[in-house]
Amino acid sequence: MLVRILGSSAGGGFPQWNCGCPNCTAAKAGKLGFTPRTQSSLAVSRTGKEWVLLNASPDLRQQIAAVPALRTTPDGRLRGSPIKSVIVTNGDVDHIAGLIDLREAEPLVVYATDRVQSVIRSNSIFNILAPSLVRREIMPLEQEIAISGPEGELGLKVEAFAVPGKIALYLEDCAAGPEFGTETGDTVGLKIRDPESGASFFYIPGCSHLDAPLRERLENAALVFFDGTLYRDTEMIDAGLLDKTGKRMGHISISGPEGSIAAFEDMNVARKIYVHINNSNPVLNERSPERAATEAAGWEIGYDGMEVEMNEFVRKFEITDAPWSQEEFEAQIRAVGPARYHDLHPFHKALHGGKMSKAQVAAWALNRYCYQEAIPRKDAAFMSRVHDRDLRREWIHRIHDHDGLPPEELGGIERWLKLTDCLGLDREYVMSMQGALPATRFAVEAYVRFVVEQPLVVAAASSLTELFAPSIHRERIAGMLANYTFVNDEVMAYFKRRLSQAPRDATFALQFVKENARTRELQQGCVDAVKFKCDVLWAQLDALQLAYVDGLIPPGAYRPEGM
Ligand SMILES: O=C(O)c1cc(C(=O)O)c2c(n1)C(=O)C(=O)c1cc(C(=O)O)[nH]c1-2
Repeated sequence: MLVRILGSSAGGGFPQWNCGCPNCTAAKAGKLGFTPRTQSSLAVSRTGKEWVLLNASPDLRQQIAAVPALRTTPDGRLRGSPIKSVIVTNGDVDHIAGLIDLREAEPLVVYATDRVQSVIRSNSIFNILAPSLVRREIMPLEQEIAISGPEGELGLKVEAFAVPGKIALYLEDCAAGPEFGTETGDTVGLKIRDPESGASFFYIPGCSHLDAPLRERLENAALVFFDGTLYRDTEMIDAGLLDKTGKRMGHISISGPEGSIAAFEDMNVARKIYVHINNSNPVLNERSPERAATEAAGWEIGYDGMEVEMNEFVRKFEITDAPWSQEEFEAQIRAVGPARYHDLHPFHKALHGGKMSKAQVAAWALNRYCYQEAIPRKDAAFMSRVHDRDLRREWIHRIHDHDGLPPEELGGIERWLKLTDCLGLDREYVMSMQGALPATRFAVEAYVRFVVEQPLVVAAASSLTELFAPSIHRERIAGMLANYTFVNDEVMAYFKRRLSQAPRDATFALQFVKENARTRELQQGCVDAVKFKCDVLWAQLDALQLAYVDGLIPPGAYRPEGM
């Protein structure tokens, strides 16, 4: 399926014939960076031979003339057109006036909602499209139908759906209240789908705000052409052009807290292109800060002649970018544990199985202290990036769990030092971390840095190895109590406490990650973060194995007597 923007500007075009605003003046003077644009219309084709117009603008004659695929008479016939049908999204002059350019006894099908068909019907000038040749089809709402030309189906489907908007300007009824007589179906958006490839896109040239049903509909879309009429709600008033806000005209603005950039920010839409751009919009100045900000927010500014080959694009999108369902995402995270968690490491198997000397257990506890010491720093680093008070309030208890909150809570670090005490290690020496293996220190600092540098949700995901921790803690408590005379209940207090803390933390983090990793890229980043974290844990055990089982103790590291 091929989509082409015929006209990317709003009513009036760019430059507008009677406008002397800085944008129009620059465009009229042919200044670089102010590309002229015709009025709002798209063309779609599955084959490249037969075309469907989405809206028929007053510039249609010029738009057809500019595109060989639209202006060529098929099969060398004397009369005929590749344009087989037209779908209109509302009764605006800039969307229906061009129907008149399609006269000259050419068969055609015109699709519009009941409301818009009645507008066309009541304007007798459109009868120039002879009813015997030009079929007018009522387009239902919320129901996908096949798009046909005069000779049959064109291989594409359309679903029209009402969007928040306003009745056409020339039909406004000032006596009819604040909505000027607007009814459902006065403005619609379109979803066009190619059933053969499965590719689809949305076309919404007019929309006053993104309500919940519309958000839901657009979530995970491959491509959305969207209302880019104004940059600021008051921009026409500010420029002295017209005494109306964007809202009053039925158009959402690009910028601002209620604007479309903000509304789409947390949505998964692969490609977002503004169309229906008014001449007052500063994004039409290609060197403006507003243009740069819009592009930096991931939006493209549509232009006349812009083409998207949907099938190629969608195939790529589907392979790499379609997000997993929450269940699949969770399953991907959980699958990391059985493959890579450090309960599989031979050092742990020996430690829990009673195969280690007291000196080897001491070496493990001394090194593992570095991990304990880094965890609250890691959580503080995470919190420094969180703007949400509720999230900080939840996360801070992780720091309290480790650092303690005297007098009630001793803290995990203190409990860990009880273990190193009992193993005969000097507290000062343990806490100095002077005797720790270099690889231990590198690994734990890599974890802290990871949390500083990665996207916030990916940083949170790195703690999810804790999903796998309770079983290793249980195995450790039972194994060490059974196998080592120098270990008792008090010394195992750290792990006993983690049995309740870890599931609470992991459950919260998993929910947070599932809700906030909304693109496939972020989801993959989260799964990779859990793998990275397994590597952090595994590397520490490799280093212990090499030093204290194989006997290759690095210079400066803790060296028990007799080793
Ligand atoms: O003994 C273990 O096997 C183990 C593993 C992990 C882990 O999976 O990261 C943690 C802990 N213990 C632990 O006690 C702990 O407090 C902890 C915090 C975190 C974290 O990433 O925020 N992991 C772990």
